[in-house]
Amino acid sequence: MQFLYLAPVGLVQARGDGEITLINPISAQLLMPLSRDGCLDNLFTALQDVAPDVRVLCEEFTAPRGRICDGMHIPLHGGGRRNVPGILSLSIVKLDAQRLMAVLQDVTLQVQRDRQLRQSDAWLNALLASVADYALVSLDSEGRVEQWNGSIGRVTGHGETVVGQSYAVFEPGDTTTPEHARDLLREADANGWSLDEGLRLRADGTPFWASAMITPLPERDPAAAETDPAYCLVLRDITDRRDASESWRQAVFADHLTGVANRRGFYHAAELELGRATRSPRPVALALFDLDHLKAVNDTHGLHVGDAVLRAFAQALRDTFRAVDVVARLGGEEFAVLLPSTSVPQACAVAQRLLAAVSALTVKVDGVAVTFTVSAGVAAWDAQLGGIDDLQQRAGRALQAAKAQGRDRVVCWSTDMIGTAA
Ligand SMILES: Nc1nc2c(ncn2[C@@H]2O[C@H](COP(=O)(O)OP(=O)(O)OP(=O)(O)O)[C@@H](O)[C@H]2O)c(=O)[nH]1
Repeated sequence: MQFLYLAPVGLVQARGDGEITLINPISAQLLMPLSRDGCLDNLFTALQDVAPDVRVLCEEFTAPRGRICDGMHIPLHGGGRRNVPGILSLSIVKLDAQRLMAVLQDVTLQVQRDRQLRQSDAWLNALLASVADYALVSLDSEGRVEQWNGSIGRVTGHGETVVGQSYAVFEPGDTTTPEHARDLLREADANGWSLDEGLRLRADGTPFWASAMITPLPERDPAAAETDPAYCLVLRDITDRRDASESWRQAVFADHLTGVANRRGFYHAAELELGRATRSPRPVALALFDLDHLKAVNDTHGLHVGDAVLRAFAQALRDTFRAVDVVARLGGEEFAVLLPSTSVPQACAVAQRLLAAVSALTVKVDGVAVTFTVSAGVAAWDAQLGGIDDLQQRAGRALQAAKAQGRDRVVCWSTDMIGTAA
């Protein structure tokens, strides 16, 4: 009896002919506006105007007991306005030959929400089906693709196998690091969005230039599962637009002789990378390179041969380092490579590989064949260092040591170099 009163839904016990024997307050509240004469003594009579078939359903139910109807939606005339039920849900169970139990619930809001959800779903599907050059990708909290849809297939050519993989699956392997992929998620958390432009690969290996915008989903439940959708990635093919912006970028940030980044481009990229490494610590290494005896090449064969040597060296750098590394000519015959997410031993190993590649090179210009060597200094960034200038000073001291030790070698910065002039 107490249960009947405390139940969070409307409960009505009635006889087989609908006569009400027990009713709780919620039922009375829901049924009273339907009653013609203000009496609530019969369930079928109360529902006569809005659900006349309930009486028929019950009369035709011949089994000794069982469920007569389950969650039947009854639209109410004039309902749905503020605080007035618009849709009732009715379930009736026959308990025995003499007793029916009816459960009544106001489901107006729930039905409205379901409708809105279905509407949003339909709009989203229409959008996904019609956008040609956008891929809309939902990512989980770790940046893994949460669901596949047609727009992903259209823009990237990838199928459902991308589900569960990091969104970096759309990027060529050497253009990113796991830390960088995470950085963009953290940036989106902090600023509300993050934007990254760069090369992407379709499933068939063809490259395209893309802008990738990541936004965190609003009102995310902090207790949500790791695999729940947490971010939206909009990947857009901007290959056409890129040509214009790239020529501007080249003019400002590229070295005209070699095509690698210039000093300005290097400092711009380095400050960004060191900022990221400060916010979420990871190793960063700097390698400085200086060609050996370029003056002698110039003096012996002419400046144009020296230029060809510089160009060949820049190409060797591009061939050896990853696309995610920042390769730059700082000026004259000095080059720098900033290596994100790389330790000093790893950076030294790549620098050694570069020196080996250079020693196998012969530059041929106007019948002149020149070989050359290069010296390198490598240092690691750490949070105690002020910035790129301090890091450059360390790598510079190591480079000086390489020159002093006879050139054509890689030297790593060590604490005993502190205090020596760079
Ligand atoms: N061809 C050419 N030469 C350049 C360019 N920029 C700087 N140089 C030359 O690079 C040479 C650098 O000379 P040094 O600093 O004495 O160095 P080095 O002869 O390479 O000898 P070490 O560095 O001590 O091994 C100078 O002759 C510069 O003129 C350039 O853009 N093109």
